[in-house]
Amino acid sequence: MKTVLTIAGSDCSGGAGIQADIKTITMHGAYAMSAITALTAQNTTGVYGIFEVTPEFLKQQLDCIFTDIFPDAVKIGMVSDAKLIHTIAEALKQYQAKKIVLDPVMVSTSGSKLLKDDAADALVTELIPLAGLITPNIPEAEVLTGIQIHSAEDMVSAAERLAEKYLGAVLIKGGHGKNTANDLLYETGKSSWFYGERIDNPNTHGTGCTLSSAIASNLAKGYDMENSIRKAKGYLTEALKAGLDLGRGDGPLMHNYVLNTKTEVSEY
Ligand SMILES: Nc1ncnc2c1ncn2[C@@H]1O[C@H](COP(=O)(O)OP(=O)(O)O)[C@@H](O)[C@H]1O
Ligand SMILES: Cc1ncc(COP(=O)(O)OP(=O)(O)O)c(N)n1
Repeated sequence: MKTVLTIAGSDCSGGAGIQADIKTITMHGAYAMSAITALTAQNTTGVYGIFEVTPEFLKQQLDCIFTDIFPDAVKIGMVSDAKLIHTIAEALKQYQAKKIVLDPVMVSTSGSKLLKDDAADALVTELIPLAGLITPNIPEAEVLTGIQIHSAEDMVSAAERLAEKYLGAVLIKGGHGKNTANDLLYETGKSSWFYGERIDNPNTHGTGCTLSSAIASNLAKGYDMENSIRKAKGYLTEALKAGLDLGRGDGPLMHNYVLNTKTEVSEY
């Protein structure tokens, strides 16, 4: 069985963060492990509290994982503090972790800051260079590049700007656009679009977490980058299309939609 580690924050309401990642990895037939960076008190209406672990305890979790069940791929999500980012970067180098997918989580869709102001530099200088793929959404790509993104051409310019300073692949997610859900992969000087069907469903809590952990699962299973993203986007679209409607705000996805449709995840 392939193994995937998620390093991220816990979402007690189960829609994003560690909980979305574990559901996604499990539905991809891989073995999920987690190193928790913070507990969040949140639900479909917003984020109400963040309680970070200490760098020492995060390191202890990473040591326990890497010295026992080595992950075939690693997904990194919310890490709000510079010291925690430093701890993760050092551990990933120490254990020579492979297939690292980094979702540079900055602000939740509900508007809460999930990255401290003084941690953005550490994310850029210490963690991004270790990743094989980074998956910013449009607002995150704007912060990372200083380019305002209003069109598909702007997405390409932002990806090119990121590629000037970073060797890995870049996936700019288009979910924050109005009528489309097209994501742009920029890898070794080449752009490829992943065209997605825009689903009319406000319940999008955890889409970014789900996509990045699905990509990590596919990479762990041996698919190349393009196929890993294509399959992950297929999974995400179906989980959104399943139309789960929980909570008073923007609700979670139906990660286990396959149990209803009897469709194999590997078909997407
Ligand atoms: N309404 C939607 N219909 C279909 N796909 C969507 C929709 N909203 C987001 N997506 C897709 O979800 C993934 C996450 O995108 P996005 O919402 O931009 O990121 P984040 O959750 O990090 O803010 C992308 O593949 C995006 O295209
Ligand atoms: C603990 C935790 N991590 C990440 C997020 C953000 O999730 P994401 O899938 O990027 O986007 P939204 O859920 O905000 O659409 C989170 N809320 N909590």
